[in-house]
Amino acid sequence: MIEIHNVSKSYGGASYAVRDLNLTIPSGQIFGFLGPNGAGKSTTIKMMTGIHAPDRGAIFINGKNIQEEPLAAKKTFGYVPDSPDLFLRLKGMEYLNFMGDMYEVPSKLRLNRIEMLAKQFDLSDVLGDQIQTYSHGMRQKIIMIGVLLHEPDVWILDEPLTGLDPKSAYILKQMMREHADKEKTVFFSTHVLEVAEKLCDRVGIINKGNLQFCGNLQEMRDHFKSDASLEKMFLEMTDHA
Ligand SMILES: Nc1ncnc2c1ncn2[C@@H]1O[C@H](COP(=O)(O)OP(=O)(O)OP(=O)(O)O)[C@@H](O)[C@H]1O
Repeated sequence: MIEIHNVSKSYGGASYAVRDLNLTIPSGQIFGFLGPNGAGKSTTIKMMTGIHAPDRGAIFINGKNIQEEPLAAKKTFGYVPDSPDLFLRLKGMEYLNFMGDMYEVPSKLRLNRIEMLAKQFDLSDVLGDQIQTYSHGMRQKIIMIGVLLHEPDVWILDEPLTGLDPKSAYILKQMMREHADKEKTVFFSTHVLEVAEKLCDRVGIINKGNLQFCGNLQEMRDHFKSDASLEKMFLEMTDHA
């Protein structure tokens, strides 16, 4: 479960990157966070993961305040950033072992999970290569495997599907569904509205730092008194804000 209470953040300028944000994402749901470029999605995610401190407000991940109990909170979630260009000099396997050590995943369990996930994501043959030789999509997948090694309850994924080939995207979407069906939480940002429409239990739409809507597709249609696609309603909401 993720709870965001009255959170605001500015980067020092006159305007807010995120303003008075309130969101609750219960366990058992896939939540899609949508908004145009510069809307405040990554800023929100960086505050959820403890990378940035909010100016005001508080964020709880599975009941742990990310500012006051950062270690306890961090043990419960896995975070995939929007840029996968990390640990480039490490070999894939070295990176996965590093993540396994960090999260204290016992070695036998770790090896089983690495083998299974690398097979699912078609990375088994390149685990001995340096990450700097990987393509963008391969880098995303190795980070995803590293995050999943400790089986976190809450997944926080910043644009996880961008750059993945169709098979990997399909597998990741299936994994997200299975995770939520086990009463766990998936929060992800995306620009791909068709994915959000098909995959999410609820969506939040943010624009210029302000949450414009939060609910399921039917609630959005009721709100707009329309049978339009998510794309049409999204454009209407973000163009006229
Ligand atoms: N490090 C930073 N320093 C100053 N301003 C920033 C910084 N990071 C983001 N911003 C500003 O905060 C606002 C929100 O940016 P953010 O990256 O959260 O948007 P986003 O919704 O993730 O956008 P995109 O879809 O383009 O990734 C933008 O106006 C952006 O210019």
